[in-house]
Amino acid sequence: MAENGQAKIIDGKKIAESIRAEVAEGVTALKAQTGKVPGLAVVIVGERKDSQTYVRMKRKACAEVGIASFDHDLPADTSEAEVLQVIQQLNDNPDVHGILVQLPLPAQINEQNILDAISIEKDVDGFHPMNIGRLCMKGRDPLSVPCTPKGCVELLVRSGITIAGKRAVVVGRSNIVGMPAALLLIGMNATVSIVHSRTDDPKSIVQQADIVIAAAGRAHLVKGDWLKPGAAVIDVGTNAVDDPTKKSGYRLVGDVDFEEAKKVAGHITPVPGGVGPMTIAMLLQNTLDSARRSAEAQA
Ligand SMILES: Nc1nc2c(c(=O)[nH]1)N[C@@H](CN(C=O)c1ccc(C(=O)N[C@@H](CCC(=O)O)C(=O)O)cc1)CN2
Repeated sequence: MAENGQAKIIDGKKIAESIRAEVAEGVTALKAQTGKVPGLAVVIVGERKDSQTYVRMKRKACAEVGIASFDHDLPADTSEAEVLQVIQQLNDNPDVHGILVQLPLPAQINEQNILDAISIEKDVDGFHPMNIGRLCMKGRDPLSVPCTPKGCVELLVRSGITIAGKRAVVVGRSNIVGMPAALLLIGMNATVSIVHSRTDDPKSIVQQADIVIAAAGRAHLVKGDWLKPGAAVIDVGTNAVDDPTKKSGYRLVGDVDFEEAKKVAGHITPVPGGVGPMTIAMLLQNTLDSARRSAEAQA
């Protein structure tokens, strides 16, 4: 626990801003060397409000750092074959270095078929089975690492928190956060456990953790008494709960009970303003890295 009995707040917004500034410098340098700018295609199917917000944020972030955006906004009743056709065009377009299909997709579209169709070189979300497979293997680096887990680790590293040799517990086992976060931490020499909806007594396992990544998608699941004093707590949850005092009628809360946890933890991320902004910063970084690889291959 911090000396004053309050955890140090990890400011994800500020850390993400400095990463975005680094990416902007990288884009300028690449343009000066090759005359090319990185290009990111963002594909969205349907009108889900939250997805539209995230896509808008991604496109704005691209514009701010000089990444060219290729927009594909498809109606909710688009067929799987039509989405696959768009992906094929983007795979073949040399100005596109990253392809992102916003998840979740409407029910008529098989998510796995779509993610498998994205060229591994352009898979800046890091969701292609080949990239995930490489993440599992010693000495086989993925071309891109999934943005949210990569952002969680970056928050730990940039906050001076040691990972090697520490006990980490990941709460949740989703393909896009929990599972890759656990793989990343193992690759950085942490001792990792995953707890999930079928785990018997998750509290007693989380209590052993020096590092907790909470990614279960359940508001305030992790209470203060689940935590080891001094633990570093990274909260991935963005759960909307009713709040009549807000104009929107809701507010976002994490998977961790922040008010309780901050009295026990050593470091903690807020929601909003923690992991969320890092997801987008990592996407920009992955896109720049992909464009650099493409320029090297052509040199
Ligand atoms: N293809 C993908 N789909 C989805 C991903 C992903 O990484 N790739 N992740 C999530 C959603 N997501 C990005 O797409 C995302 C979520 C949250 C934020 C964010 O900055 N949140 C802010 C709050 C924003 C608000 O007020 O609504 C915060 O936490 O501070 C960015 C991106 C699912 N789909």
